[in-house]
Amino acid sequence: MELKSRILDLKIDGEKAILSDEVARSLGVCHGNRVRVSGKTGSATTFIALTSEIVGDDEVGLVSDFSDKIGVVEGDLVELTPTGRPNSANYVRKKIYGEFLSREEMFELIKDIANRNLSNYELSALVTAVSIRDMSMDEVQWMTEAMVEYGDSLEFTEYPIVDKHSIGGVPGNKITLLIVPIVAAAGLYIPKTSSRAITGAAGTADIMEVLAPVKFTAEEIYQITKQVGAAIVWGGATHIAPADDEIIRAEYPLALDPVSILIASVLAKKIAVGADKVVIDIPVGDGTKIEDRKEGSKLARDFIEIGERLDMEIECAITYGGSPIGRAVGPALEAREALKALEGKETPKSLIEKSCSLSGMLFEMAGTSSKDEGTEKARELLKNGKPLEKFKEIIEAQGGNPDITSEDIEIGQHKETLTAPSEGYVTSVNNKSIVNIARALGSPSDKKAGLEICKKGGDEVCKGDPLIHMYAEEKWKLKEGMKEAKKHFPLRVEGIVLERIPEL
Ligand SMILES: O=P(O)(O)OC[C@H]1O[C@H](OP(=O)(O)O)[C@H](O)[C@@H]1O
Ligand SMILES: O=c1cc[nH]c(=O)[nH]1
Repeated sequence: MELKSRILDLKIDGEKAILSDEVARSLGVCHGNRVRVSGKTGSATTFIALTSEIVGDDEVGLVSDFSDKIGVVEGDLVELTPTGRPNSANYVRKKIYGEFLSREEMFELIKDIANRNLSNYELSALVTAVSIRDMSMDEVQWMTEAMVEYGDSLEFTEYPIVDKHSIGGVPGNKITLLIVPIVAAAGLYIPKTSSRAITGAAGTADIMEVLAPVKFTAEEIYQITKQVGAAIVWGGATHIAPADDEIIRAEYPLALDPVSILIASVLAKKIAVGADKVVIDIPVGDGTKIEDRKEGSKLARDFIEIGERLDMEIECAITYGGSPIGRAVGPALEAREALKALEGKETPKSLIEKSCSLSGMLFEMAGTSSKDEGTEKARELLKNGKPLEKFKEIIEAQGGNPDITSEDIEIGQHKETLTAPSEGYVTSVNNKSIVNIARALGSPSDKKAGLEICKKGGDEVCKGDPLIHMYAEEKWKLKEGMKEAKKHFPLRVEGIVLERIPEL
């Protein structure tokens, strides 16, 4: 069908051709189907979105980056031809029905994901299917290899290259901002790529972005690492394992992170940066991705097995994740808490302990400290201030302000405090409610939004004591955060006698 082009100066991922309902009906296509658009000098396939509000029945709306790609300008006539689904869409269907993919099928699927040939619907279906049906260890291995294959890699010549990665799921887990400078301050290379938030309120990339740019090419990450020993960047901006970020984009709105995709996602990024010694942080506990410790150990064994198959030494730390790490949740608040810890200021013990223990594991694996002495070495380093200096070097190398202090970091101007409804003791802090409140406040896209937990498990409170300070960049979001907190109160305050049997 021939249609007149209307160029739309928009930025949309996915659907780049917009049709009226009438045109879609006569072409026999619906929202999310694929269509080939051919102009005078070029042609390409894209997904369709429908709306009769923007385009007429003799027109096709083309998003400008797409029209540029095929050399079409406003008013040009273009030919539209519906195209079928790629083979890889059928592999998604196979996963929905619980079938296993062959190596070739998995490589084709990941290649199409990396090249954005699958629609958002198909990606969501894949994530949902794997959450329910899981994948075999062979499939996990092939997915990992394929994610590396269809992306850029770093090629270091000196080893070891160490790395750490958390499976996420516990709010406030800003430990990467401590571990990377601690480890690099001891002379090890650690080119750290992180995701943005997946199920949480702030991923490491979101937090680091408060202090410095995080979008770099693989070559730039290599150069920064050679220069200062480390980087903390957003994996999604590089062409390192690009399929991973596409999948994460589908996981975020569903708050799903199936473990088999998670293993591939984490390890592909580690292999692609050339890491040969890796520590994986597996937080377990109520409201985390892995609630049960046994399940955590099984995941650790799976990580280690895939690592062995792919020539990477992996050690896993099963860590306490039953309540948030530290007190701050949200990009700017977490950046401030991490910086405070590096500055040697008063910070929660849980943050320091976890960061030093995992840094210590890397020291022991790399052989820069003997067994059982790694944690102590990390603590000593933190005390003598070298990691703070290293962190400033990293910030500067990434284009941020190296002179920034924790006090300079701005927090959302709208503030409200959630107070204790009765006197008693805090018996638990609910991870999921904390994340939902922080998201309602605007985190992670509003960098200054988030919350500070004033009381944690075991703390005694009087009625009216502050429990959580909430911060937002916009007033209406503050109200949303408060509404969420009242709907699902995030802390449990109880007396020491929890129950009396028989009741009075
Ligand atoms: O949003 P949820 O699912 O909690 O966790 C995702 C976070 O966990 C990992 O942290 P790191 O890169 O090891 O610091 C990811 O990179 C990401 O930042
Ligand atoms: O990088 C990560 C971390 C958690 N889960 C993932 O899928 N990828």
